[in-house]
Amino acid sequence: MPSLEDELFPSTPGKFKIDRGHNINRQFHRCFASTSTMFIWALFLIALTASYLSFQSFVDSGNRYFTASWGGIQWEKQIRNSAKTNRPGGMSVLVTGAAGFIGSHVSLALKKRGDGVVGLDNFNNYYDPSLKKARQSLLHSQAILVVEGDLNDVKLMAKLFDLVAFTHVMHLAAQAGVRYAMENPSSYVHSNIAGLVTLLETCKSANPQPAIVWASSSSVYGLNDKVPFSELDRTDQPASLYAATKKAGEEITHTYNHIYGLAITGLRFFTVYGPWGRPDMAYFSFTRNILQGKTITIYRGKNKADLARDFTYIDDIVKGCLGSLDTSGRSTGSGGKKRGPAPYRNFNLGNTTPVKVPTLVNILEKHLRVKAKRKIVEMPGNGDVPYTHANISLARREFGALA
Ligand SMILES: O=C(O)[C@H]1O[C@H](OP(=O)(O)OP(=O)(O)OC[C@H]2O[C@@H](n3ccc(=O)[nH]c3=O)[C@H](O)[C@@H]2O)[C@H](O)[C@@H](O)[C@H]1O
Repeated sequence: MPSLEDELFPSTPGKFKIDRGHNINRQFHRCFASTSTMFIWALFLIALTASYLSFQSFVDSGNRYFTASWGGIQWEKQIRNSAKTNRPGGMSVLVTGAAGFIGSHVSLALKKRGDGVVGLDNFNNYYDPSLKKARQSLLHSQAILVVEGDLNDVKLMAKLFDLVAFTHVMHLAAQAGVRYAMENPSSYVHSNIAGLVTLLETCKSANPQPAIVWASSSSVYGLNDKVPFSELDRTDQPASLYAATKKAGEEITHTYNHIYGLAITGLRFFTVYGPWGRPDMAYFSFTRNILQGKTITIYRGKNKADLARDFTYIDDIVKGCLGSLDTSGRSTGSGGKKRGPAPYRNFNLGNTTPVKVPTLVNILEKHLRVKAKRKIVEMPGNGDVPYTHANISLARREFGALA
């Protein structure tokens, strides 16, 4: 019968040559010569473990303190100040994606007319975050606070609604870009699906519930070939994961409108451009490359057809966003329960005059006074669509948007 000692120590030769029998006992006794010494050792070990654990929790809480970019009395005061309205009947608006291109413009326009604005942005590095920081500073100079945090942070979202009874949410935070979805698909799910649901969950439970206006996209029309695109056209053939997440957003928001009585407006933006724009967009990257003497790649569709976009200027989009907020209607629910039907709307916001991509390059050449080095290639199967063209009669009718 193997002894306990035999069972505890492997019989195969290994790194540790076991000195059996007396030696083991001797070693054991050398360490724990008596019960009293054993007791002291045990105490020592307990003390060591306890101090390690408390040190760990100190480090953890320290990390929480130092890495958290929100929280504290001062921060709460700043939030309340930023949300304060400055006109009779003014709105208190939570603008998500406030350090983004459209978010920063909309925030400034709201503040300018006397509405209260609190911004939220996760400052991700899809493009250089220093541009987002610069926009944040611009907003800060107009007394708009942009909180650094993620939509998926349930505690932060709840805290913001604890501090301010937002009347409206302008939800512009998203993973943008059509072609990048092939490189980083999960970022679209994280922001455009999970983040949207977290926001809606927060809004549904808020008391009072805010009305929500959010950024959908022209890309929901996907392979639709009926032009100009009308809200009545089919949107069940997305050409990219980006488009699919925006289309999913329209379905998800409909559900929250239906179950919880949230007033919801989706805005289908058509390729927005302007100052403080996104460096990943063609007008921006073409300009940079032309100035640096680099070759630009211009995609072309089937049968050598030029691609075209209904490029829309930011000021028109801002008008559409404010018009949507002003006509959003009210959410009817409270405490997570629907009390009656609430408005659910989707609008195109576009220029209504598509421009071919080579024409865009001609315009840039003219203004930059530099000839572009063009490389024309077949449009790769990366989610692009050949053209976009908005019909905006619905938006015009509802709030006289744009021109
Ligand atoms: O309306 C939208 O819903 C979307 O608009 C925008 O997407 P797009 O319309 O694809 O804009 P953008 O990249 O500027 O490409 C413009 C044109 O240049 C072509 N293009 C582009 C890059 C290139 O290297 N070559 C090229 O020919 C390209 O094929 C295209 O024909 C937003 O980025 C997106 O987030 C979403 O909001």
